[in-house]
Amino acid sequence: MTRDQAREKVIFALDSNEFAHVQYWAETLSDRVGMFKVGKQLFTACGPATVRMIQKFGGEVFLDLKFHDIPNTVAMASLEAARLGVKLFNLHALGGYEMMARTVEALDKEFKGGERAKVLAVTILTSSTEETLRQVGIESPVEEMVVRLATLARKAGIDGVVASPREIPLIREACGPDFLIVTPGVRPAFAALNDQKRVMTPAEAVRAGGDYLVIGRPIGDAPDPAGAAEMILDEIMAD
Ligand SMILES: O=C(O)c1cc(=O)[nH]c(=O)n1[C@@H]1O[C@H](COP(=O)(O)O)[C@@H](O)[C@H]1O
Repeated sequence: MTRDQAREKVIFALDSNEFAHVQYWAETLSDRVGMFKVGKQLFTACGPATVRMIQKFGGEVFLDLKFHDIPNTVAMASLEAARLGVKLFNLHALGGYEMMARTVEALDKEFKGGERAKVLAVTILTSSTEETLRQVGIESPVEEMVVRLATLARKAGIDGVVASPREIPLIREACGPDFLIVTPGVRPAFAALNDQKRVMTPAEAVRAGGDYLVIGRPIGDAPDPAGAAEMILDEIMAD
């Protein structure tokens, strides 16, 4: 794999509440990662201006707001996400079939089959375990739930899923080669686990067939973020 192919796969999570900090990251990392993820913390603190700032640098954006609400509210919020010109955005598959199908229908109506943001469904969060699911009344094993939710999302016309890298083979088998798989819960050998539970290294996640890897703290908390991103690219390329 070339450096460019490895770089395209890495999405850096801009998990901060400071516009200036994020601008520094975008400048420093723009030729070391393929996309920037704007999540709930940053979007709540600084709003759509962050998306525009990244786009000004020529960067692509994954808007990670994990919508989960009644179908109409999610469909309307999704239209606004897509109108920002982001490359990816997401919702929770646990919101159900109708919520997902109504969203895809609204996007198709607006973009009339032309290029539009891809919608991802979050399956089971990478910080969750069987115990987390039991606490909210879900008795099925994590892997069974992930495959069930990915299959439901695909049926609703969703473009792909966010899932732990450990579940990639099961999702590929159930949903086919064209379904996007985006995997957080990625931890290079040099980094701490933090609150992530179902993890793999970047090279393992790519080898397993992940389309994109979401990586935050292993780069952002490193004393030298650019160096950490380079180490991750080297690790992916060496595999
Ligand atoms: O949708 C996501 O991006 C996401 C889904 C998931 O299941 N787990 C997960 O960690 N994420 C996000 O991925 C990023 C992971 O960051 P780090 O744990 O710092 O690498 C965070 O911004 C999370 O919000």
